[in-house]
Amino acid sequence: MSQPLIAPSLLAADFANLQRDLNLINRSEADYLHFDVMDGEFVPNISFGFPLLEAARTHCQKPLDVHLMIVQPDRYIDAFADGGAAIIHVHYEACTHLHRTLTHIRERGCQAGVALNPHTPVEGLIDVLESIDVVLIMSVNPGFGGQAFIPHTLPKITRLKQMLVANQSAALIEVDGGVGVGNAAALLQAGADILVAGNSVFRAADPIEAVQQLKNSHRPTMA
Ligand SMILES: O=C(CO)[C@H](O)[C@H](O)COP(=O)(O)O
Repeated sequence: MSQPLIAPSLLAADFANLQRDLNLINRSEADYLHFDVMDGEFVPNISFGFPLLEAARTHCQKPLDVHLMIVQPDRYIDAFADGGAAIIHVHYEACTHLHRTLTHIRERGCQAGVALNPHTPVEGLIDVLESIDVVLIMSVNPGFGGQAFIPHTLPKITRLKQMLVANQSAALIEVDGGVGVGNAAALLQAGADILVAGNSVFRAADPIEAVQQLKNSHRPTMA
């Protein structure tokens, strides 16, 4: 089990103290800043968009991991690529022409991610594996931070890992929702590479230490 990549989710930050919270992430061992875009249609919530992306790009030194929880995401891929996204995730459930969408993301110089809702089987990705850089397994129903991890997503990660290995895919597995030190080791054991953590980082007494603990969660616990 290698050290995971950690992506604190901006959704859980204190927006009244945004620069402070982004500075904490800059000083931490985080690998990405996870940026959740919700449109009130694909998910029953509205989060934030381009003005905050500009603020994140200006004040955050970590690569931006953009998760589009929106219908017809093709309309905004160029804008998020121009806005500095390193990874752009679209939802499998929101894409009619997924191969075309993923190809477009790569053409724009970003890594192509596909997010799967908890009910969506990983097997649906089999024919687009070559176009995917990251699979984002939603371990809560998307739309809100602070929800409880849905247990059946753990064997789903194992199944995805087996499918990637069997097909010689180098795609990474990212897990999002209800992730913290309590389940990080199990997620990594199942095959996760990137852990998204909102409340468990930004609402921790020491967010920098919380990121460090997630980073170290691959190590066996000493008795
Ligand atoms: O995509 C999301 C919600 O749709 C968030 O990234 C996710 O919920 C992270 O928050 P937390 O770690 O607090 O569960």
